[in-house]
Amino acid sequence: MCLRSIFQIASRRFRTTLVNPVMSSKPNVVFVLGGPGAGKGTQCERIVKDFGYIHLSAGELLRAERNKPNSEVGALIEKHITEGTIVPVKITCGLLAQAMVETMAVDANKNNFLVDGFPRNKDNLDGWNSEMGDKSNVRFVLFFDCDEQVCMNRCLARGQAGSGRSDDNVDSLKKRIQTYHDSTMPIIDYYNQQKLVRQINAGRPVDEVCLVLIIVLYTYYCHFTV
Ligand SMILES: Nc1ncnc2c1ncn2[C@@H]1O[C@H](COP(=O)(O)OP(=O)(O)OP(=O)(O)O)[C@@H](O)[C@H]1O
Ligand SMILES: Nc1ccn([C@@H]2O[C@H](COP(=O)(O)O)[C@@H](O)[C@H]2O)c(=O)n1
Repeated sequence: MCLRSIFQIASRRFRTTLVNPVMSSKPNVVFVLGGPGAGKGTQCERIVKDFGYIHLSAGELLRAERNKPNSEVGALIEKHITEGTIVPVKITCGLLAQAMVETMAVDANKNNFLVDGFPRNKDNLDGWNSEMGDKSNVRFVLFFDCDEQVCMNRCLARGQAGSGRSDDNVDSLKKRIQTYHDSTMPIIDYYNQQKLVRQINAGRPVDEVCLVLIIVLYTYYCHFTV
């Protein structure tokens, strides 16, 4: 059976389990974490397509805010992006919350979110818990585990292919990887202690990572139907 067929069968079944047993007026959130270039965005887009999730990338939301000509926080965001440091949570959580509210205002059934690249440090985690803790259901955390050099090479290739990102260069990447080790790994450890982490070997080719991801998601949601 080809990968596409497995996708289709799993996604049909998955949509049912996702919509019914996890039904809630609050947004259901799956956090997606991993190093820069681990493939979070690539895999989220696939899941969106096949399983009807809404993908919110914290990095993308920050870049969009930075690009607004009149943004009061644009310069601050750009400084953090090039330095590989983390933007204050008030800004990031505000953008995420706004995106969720706007999505659910259009269609209340669109309440399953993949929140990619968040929470990235303790400030992110504390800010989310105080602002969104009661207003959302964090279901679990997808952890894309990928070798540092592989991550670095992927981001450099992305930059060379014309990503236009001001942080797809060696200097920024070294800082981003440092931030990942110092600030994001402790957050993954925190969720791991709560048995909320689903770890995926993200060093494999895109289709293979995707297949493992589907199995992980499917296994999780099957718990709600048995
Ligand atoms: N499994 C894979 N194998 C090879 N290349 C990949 C794989 N997954 C993603 N890529 C490529 O690596 C680059 C980074 O992928 P992607 O943007 O999905 O990573 P990310 O984790 O979202 O990165 P960031 O945190 O920097 O935004 C892209 O050019 C993408 O096409
Ligand atoms: N929670 C976050 C997420 C991202 N940033 C900043 O954006 C940069 C790019 O993020 P990607 O997820 O697209 O790689 C990141 O290096 C941070 O500077 C943030 O501050 N907080």
